[in-house]
Parts: sequence; C-alpha cells; structure tokens
Amino acid sequence: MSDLSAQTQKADVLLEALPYMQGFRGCTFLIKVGGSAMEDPVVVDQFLRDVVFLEAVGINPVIVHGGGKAISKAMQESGLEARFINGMRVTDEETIKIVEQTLARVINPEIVTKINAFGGKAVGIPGTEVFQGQRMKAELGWVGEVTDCKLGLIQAAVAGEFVPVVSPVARDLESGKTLNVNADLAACALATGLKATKLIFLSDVRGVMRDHKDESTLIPSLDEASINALKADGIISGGMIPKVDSSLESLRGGVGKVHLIDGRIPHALILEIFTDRGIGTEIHL
Ligand SMILES: Nc1ncnc2c1ncn2[C@@H]1O[C@H](COP(=O)(O)OP(=O)(O)O)[C@@H](O)[C@H]1O
Ligand SMILES: CC(=O)N[C@@H](CCC(=O)OP(=O)(O)O)C(=O)O
Repeated sequence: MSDLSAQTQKADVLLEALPYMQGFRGCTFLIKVGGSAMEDPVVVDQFLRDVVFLEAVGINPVIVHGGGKAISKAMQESGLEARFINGMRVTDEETIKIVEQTLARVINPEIVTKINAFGGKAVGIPGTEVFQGQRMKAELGWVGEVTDCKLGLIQAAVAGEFVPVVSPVARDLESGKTLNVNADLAACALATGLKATKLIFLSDVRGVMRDHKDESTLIPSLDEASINALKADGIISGGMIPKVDSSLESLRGGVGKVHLIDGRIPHALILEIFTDRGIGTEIHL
C-alpha cells in the first residue's frame, strides 16, 4: 500500500467517527468497569486512554468502578473466605473494612492516576459522598441498595472538565455506616440520576451470548421482551442477571441506551461508540 493511501485510510477512520462526535458533544456517558475487565494492565491503559479521548472530544465520561476480584484476593490474604448470595458479597464488619480499603486505596487511585498520566483530568469520589442507601437483607450484612444519588460533586467535576471516578459504596441513611454496593447497581443508579445518554458496561464477556462459551452466538441487540425470554430459558444467568435487570430499570428511568462490551478487547470503548458497527450487545426498551 502506498504511503498516501495508508494516510487516506487514517483520514477515513477519523471521518467515520465524525457524526458520532458531533452527536455526542456535551452528553454524559456512564462507564462501569468491572474488576474482571481490569485484570490486564495493558488493556486497562488502553481503556483509560479511550476515556481521555472521549473527554477531549466533548463527551462527559463518568466512571463507576468495581473491584470484586481484588476484594476477594485481599480477603483471602487476610484469611477470610469470600461468600456470595445471588451475586452479592456477604459483608461482615471485617469484610466492609477490606472492601473500603481495596476500593479507596488501590482501585480508585489507580484509575485516577492513569487518567492524569494520559493527559486527562480525573478526580476520585468515594461512593459514600454520592450514594445514599439502605441495607438489603440481614443475611448479606453491610450490603446496600442505592435509594438516592447526590449529584453535586459529580456535576461540579464534570463542569470543571474532570472525569469523576466513583467507588461502589453507599452511606447507610439509618446508621451512617458504609454499605457495600454491587457496582453494576451503583452504576445504574448514577446513570439514572444523571439521565446519561449511554450506560456502558465493560466486562469480561463479549456481551450477552446464546452460549457463554461460543462468541459467535453474541446477540447484538436486545429489548425487554427478549431479555425476559432469555432469562426464562436460563440463557441469561449469574452475574448477567443484575446487569440486564438494572439496565432495563435505567432505561425506564431515562437513560438513552445500554451497551455491554468486552473490556478485554483493546479500545473496546472507542470501537463501540465511534464506529458504524458496535462490538457488543446493545440494550434498549
Ligand atoms: N447469556 C450470557 N452471556 C454472557 N455472559 C453471561 C450470560 N449469562 C451469564 N453470564 C455470566 O455473566 C458474567 C458477567 O457478569 P459479572 O461476572 O458480574 O461481570 P463483572 O465482574 O464485569 O461485573 C460472565 O462472565 C458470564 O459468566
Ligand atoms: C455487594 C457486592 O457484591 N459488592 C461488590 C462491589 C464490587 C463489584 O461489584 O465489583 P465487580 O464489578 O468487579 O464485580 C463486591 O464486594 O464484590
């Protein structure tokens, strides 16, 4: 290929992105990055560069991060066994300390530092400053659901062109203590509060598939009726259930569209948003 045609191809790639950039200027995208998509530091770097790119073209990215795998590892190092009920970590007094420490001292600062290193501006915001909650079930201990979001800090950060990076913990309205919140549910609550144009989940699967183990069975687009049918058939199970259920709730609450993408694919975010063919599963009402 001649130098000139290679250069022209680069221009074509940029021009394919142009209508998306024009359409999304000033829009808020809530991006949830799961612990399972944060295993490989090279891919995390690529993802965070994409976030800086989004911000640079006038989109307002807001990040809610998980950290389930890192929390389980920290528990193991402290001699504690991780236990889950329907995807929720059973969280006793000792566990909530580990959850808070892992999120506040390891995961959150890592994301903030990297965004800053890539030339963006990020600010870490503890979920307790944003999410108000209540305990879910006695058997889960200090696990909460979000009852309200305080948007002041997020809006101030966005106005100052900072990317807010929020951890999945909430302030318990009754006791004032910290509650451990499933990061998917925290992301949905915040996306709804912000009326985000898009809610994007980065996980460790291609999207919703008919057969987990066969990527060629990826389902590109889903609505409420098809989700219910797939759940009834047991095709959507485990960790995917809270993701799709809370996604539908967010859509009903005013979020524009939900995307499930594979965070292990290099530059998954840019590919999903700025190219004509998405790479994951799109959920709409
Ligand atoms: N139909 C399905 N398609 C894809 N993944 C599914 C499906 N049903 C269940 N899953 C499970 O959902 C998991 C993703 O949810 P989860 O583990 O909670 O991710 P994260 O840690 O990123 O939040 C997948 O790893 C997969 O095991
Ligand atoms: C209540 C509950 O289960 N909280 C989660 C919070 C982190 C999370 O959800 O992280 P991922 O997105 O990486 O799974 C936990 O303790 O693992």
